[in-house]
Amino acid sequence: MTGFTLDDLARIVAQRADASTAEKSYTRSLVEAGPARCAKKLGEEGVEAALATASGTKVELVAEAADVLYHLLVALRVREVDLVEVMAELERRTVQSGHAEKASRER
Ligand SMILES: N=c1c2ncn([C@@H]3O[C@H](COP(=O)(O)OP(=O)(O)OP(=O)(O)O)[C@@H](O)[C@H]3O)c2ncn1[C@@H]1O[C@H](COP(=O)(O)O)[C@@H](O)[C@H]1O
Repeated sequence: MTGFTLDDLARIVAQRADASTAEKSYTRSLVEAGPARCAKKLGEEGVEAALATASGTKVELVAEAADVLYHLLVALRVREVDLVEVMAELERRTVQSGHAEKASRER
C-alpha cells in the first residue's frame, strides 16, 4: 500500500506550475499554454482511460487512470480550483446519501 495521495500530487503540480522558466517542467509548460491546452490533454487522457476500461489490460488502465488524475489536477490548477473544493463536493454528496457515517465507522 502506497502512502502517496492526490493531495501530495496536487502539491507537486502547484509547485511545478510555479517553477522558474529556467527549470524544465512539463506541468509548467501545460499551465503556460492555458486552459484550452490543459482541457485538450484531459479530454485525450479521459478517452484513453475509457478505452482501457472497455478493452485494455489492467496495467494499461492503471497507467491511463494515472494520466487522467495528473491532467485533472493540472486542469484544476490552471482554473485556480483547489482540490479541497472537489473533495468537499464529494463529501457533500456522500453525506447527502447517508454513507458518510458508515464509511467512518468502517475505517
Ligand atoms: N504525471 C506526470 C506526467 N505524466 C506524463 N507526463 C509527461 O507528459 C509528456 C507527454 O506525454 P504524452 O504521453 O501525453 O505524450 P504526447 O501526447 O506526445 O505529449 P503532448 O506534447 O501532447 O503533451 C511527457 O514528457 C511526460 O513526461 C508527466 N509529467 C509530469 N507528471 C507529474 O508531474 C510532476 C512534475 O513534473 P514536471 O512538471 O515535469 O517537473 C512529476 O513528478 C509527476 O508526478
